[in-house]
Amino acid sequence: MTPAARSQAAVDLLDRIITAAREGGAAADTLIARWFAERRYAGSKDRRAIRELVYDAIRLCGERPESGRAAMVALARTRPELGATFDGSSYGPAALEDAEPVAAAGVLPAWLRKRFAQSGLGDAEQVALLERAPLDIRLNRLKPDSDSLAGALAGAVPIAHVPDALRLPGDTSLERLPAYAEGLFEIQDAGSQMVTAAGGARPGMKVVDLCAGGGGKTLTLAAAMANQGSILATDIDRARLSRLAPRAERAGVTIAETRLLDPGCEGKRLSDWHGAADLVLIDAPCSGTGTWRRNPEARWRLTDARLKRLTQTQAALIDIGAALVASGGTLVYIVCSLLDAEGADQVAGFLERHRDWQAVRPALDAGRPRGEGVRLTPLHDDTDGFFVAKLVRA
Ligand SMILES: C[S@@+](CC[C@H](N)C(=O)[O-])C[C@H]1O[C@@H](n2cnc3c(N)ncnc32)[C@H](O)[C@@H]1O
Repeated sequence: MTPAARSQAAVDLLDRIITAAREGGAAADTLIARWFAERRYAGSKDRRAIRELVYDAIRLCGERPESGRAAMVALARTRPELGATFDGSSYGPAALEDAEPVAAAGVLPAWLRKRFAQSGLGDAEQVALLERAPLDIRLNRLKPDSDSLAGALAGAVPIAHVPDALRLPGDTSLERLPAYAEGLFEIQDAGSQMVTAAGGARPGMKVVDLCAGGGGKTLTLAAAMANQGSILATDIDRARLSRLAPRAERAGVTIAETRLLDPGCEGKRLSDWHGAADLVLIDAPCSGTGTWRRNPEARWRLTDARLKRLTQTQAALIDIGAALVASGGTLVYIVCSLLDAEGADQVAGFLERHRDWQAVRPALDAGRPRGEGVRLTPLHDDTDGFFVAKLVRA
């Protein structure tokens, strides 16, 4: 493809990504993969170049742009060589015009700036949310051969304070490796590994992973428990939860059982677990502000109303989870968001509602105290952003 055709491809893709962000459609990565699947003529160099253009444009624009062209014009204004590809050639974008719409450059949508500042996140923290994320894996200790991976994966380096983590060059292709099929490792951010470890899961425990999704944290818990004890992994999303069983099989996890919940009736469906769990982990649905490095277009999706709905769900989920905890047991609350409304304020609200509970600050070798919990940020910890709090019945 010519450079001009690549620019036009980026414009088309950005149009789809903007529409999906406005209408709650698929994530940018999914849309890009679909687009290329329909265009086999695009070679690997074209794909890489187009993908980079698309993500550079997404990172540049804090507000959702009005069109893909407006986003690419903004990018072209910062790069003369890109501007030159707007040449009106066949398959290329029309020539630039002085008066045409240009998306505004910025980090955050305007409505979120105050909330970030109130959550103690200054300019440097915000900018770091848009940098490229590293590629981390978790060695699966349930498989003895996982030890050999540190030497076998080119460029793999250990990550301080995260015993099972390795960091790899970003372009490493992992899912086709035999070691992946054999379950020797999982792709998992080091921060996600740390906040899961904060729960202190041990062999023999009875654990509930209340918002298990596809089971990323369920598998981490099972490894920490040396496959001894039991884990009930629940979620309201059938498609996500259905991914857990094959992943568990690949990872050699035998102690996890899944249960699909109905929104609004979670407590009823879990009545047999009331007061029975040694540990309840709630990896709550959230705005995902801590993972914007991986999907920067997510900041075009978030709205005040959506954030409000999420905080209501989070508050309900902590109460549902607390009812499952046995006397002397622990509740761990996690969000991959940096906003206090979803982290520190949720825990403060819970402690207001439940005077017989106490927060115990998780002992992490990273992060900084925030409210009653600990917060990891991309700038400070070089991980995805997380808030984690540990709650025990007093
Ligand atoms: C952050 S994701 C979980 C990711 C997962 N723990 C992992 O490590 O891969 C949040 C999950 O909460 C689920 N969820 C949303 N509302 C829920 C509810 N009321 N009860 C249980 N799960 C819920 C979502 O479907 C989503 O899978």
